[in-house]
Amino acid sequence: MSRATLDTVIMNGMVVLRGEVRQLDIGIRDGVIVELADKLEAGHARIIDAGGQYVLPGAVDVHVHFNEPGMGHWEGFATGSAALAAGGVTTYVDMPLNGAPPTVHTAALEQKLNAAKGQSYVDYALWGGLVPGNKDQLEALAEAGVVGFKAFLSSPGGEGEDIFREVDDLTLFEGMKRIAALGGVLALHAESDSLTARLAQRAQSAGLTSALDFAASRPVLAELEAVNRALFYARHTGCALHFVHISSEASIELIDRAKAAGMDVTVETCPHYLALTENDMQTLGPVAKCAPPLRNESEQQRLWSAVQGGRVDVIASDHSPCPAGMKEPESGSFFDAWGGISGAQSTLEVMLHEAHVLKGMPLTELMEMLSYRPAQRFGLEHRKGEIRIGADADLVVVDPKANYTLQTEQLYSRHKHSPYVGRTFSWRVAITLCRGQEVYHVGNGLVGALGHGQWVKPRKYEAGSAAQRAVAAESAARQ
Ligand SMILES: NC(=O)NC(NC(N)=O)C(=O)[O-]
Ligand SMILES: [Zn+2]
Ligand SMILES: [Zn+2]
Repeated sequence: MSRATLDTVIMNGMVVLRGEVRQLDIGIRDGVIVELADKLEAGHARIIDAGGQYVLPGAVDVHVHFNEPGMGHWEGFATGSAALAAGGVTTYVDMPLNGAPPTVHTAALEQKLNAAKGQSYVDYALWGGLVPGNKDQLEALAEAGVVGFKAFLSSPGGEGEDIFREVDDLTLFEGMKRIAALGGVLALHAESDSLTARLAQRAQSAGLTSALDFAASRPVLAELEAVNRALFYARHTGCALHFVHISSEASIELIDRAKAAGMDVTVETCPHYLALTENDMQTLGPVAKCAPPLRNESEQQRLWSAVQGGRVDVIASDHSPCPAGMKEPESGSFFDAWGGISGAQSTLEVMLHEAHVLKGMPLTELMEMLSYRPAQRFGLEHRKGEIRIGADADLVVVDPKANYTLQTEQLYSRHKHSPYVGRTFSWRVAITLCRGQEVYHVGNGLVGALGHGQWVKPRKYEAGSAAQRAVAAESAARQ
């Protein structure tokens, strides 16, 4: 191959591949990684010198709520994707709720796509929803290219007429049967509604409305019960499951047993369960409110042991912001504040600091959870999640000696609140490239074009693509 045809070369960086970290040059052409070598001739290509820095695969954040269409005053594709670009995320998957209409049928998916078009700095994929009454929509949503379906076992909250509802057991069971038949994945917010709703009611009527009262109303037991019930229906339907934002090691223990029994299950946790505790929820206030809630230190240590033991598949932000006023309810009750943490910009930097710098976790293991496994679980690994020849040139250059303290003014999200403001991180995103284009540079801010980001679909639904032809050829060959 003629090296003159490269359009960008990233030189001298320590490159995080799957299973090893090596100093390599990365050659990019037309947005794709075409060469990996000890030394490349750049010719006329643009050179990015990553000497003294690390080059990671762009993070794949499979859990964000960007609220458009309909609720763009909470968060939008432009501001949300800007935050992700600044945080080294090059692909995200937008949740089907907290927008109006929620993504529970193809007409809503069209609206979602129209809202996203031309408004994202980095690439994106979309979730569909499973709610009572929409099981006949699942097949069309899958064929349209959603990566999977999301359901809530407890009340999701939210406002407006188009509110996304939690599933009853029959919807869960029948929805799982459909999704299993489609070869899809069901993502679950796993907390028992009857436990959490009753405990919340009891606390509030006794006037117990502090951060710790809220945490006590959503105990680990409620998560365990919901995980257990979902696994029960999965056993009876063969449906693949992905448990989002799991907050306890005990839940992971149940999931481990299901995996050992051969079930197709994955588990996600979030940086906030690893970097913050319920004490932070008390001191920082509703900016650190989420459900399931932040846990105490001993729960957090057990969760860390699961992460370090390779028992967690995916780390995602669960970026779920709201207008500032909704974090400061007039009642003064912690229960009345919006539940959702705005952390999209910090996932990679929090994890590099906490897991790699402080706990010595190898970068290769960390990037499995932040890039490869999320891409692979949701059918995007033909293009995303890994630095290899033939993959999209989604890359993050990270400075390991930055030692910077996050300031409110550095946030790109629509509403400038984050529980990580004031924290010092040793590693910092220096440059983010999405398909070979620089979209963020630490010195110059957002340098990419709004609208550079494209919709990506799971490989099997990429119509007319070479990938789809390859899949067709493979299955023809098997017959
Ligand atoms: N309606 C929400 O966005 N909820 C989110 N809120 C959290 N996690 O506090 C979520 O993912 O459950
Ligand atoms: Zn949730
Ligand atoms: Zn969420």
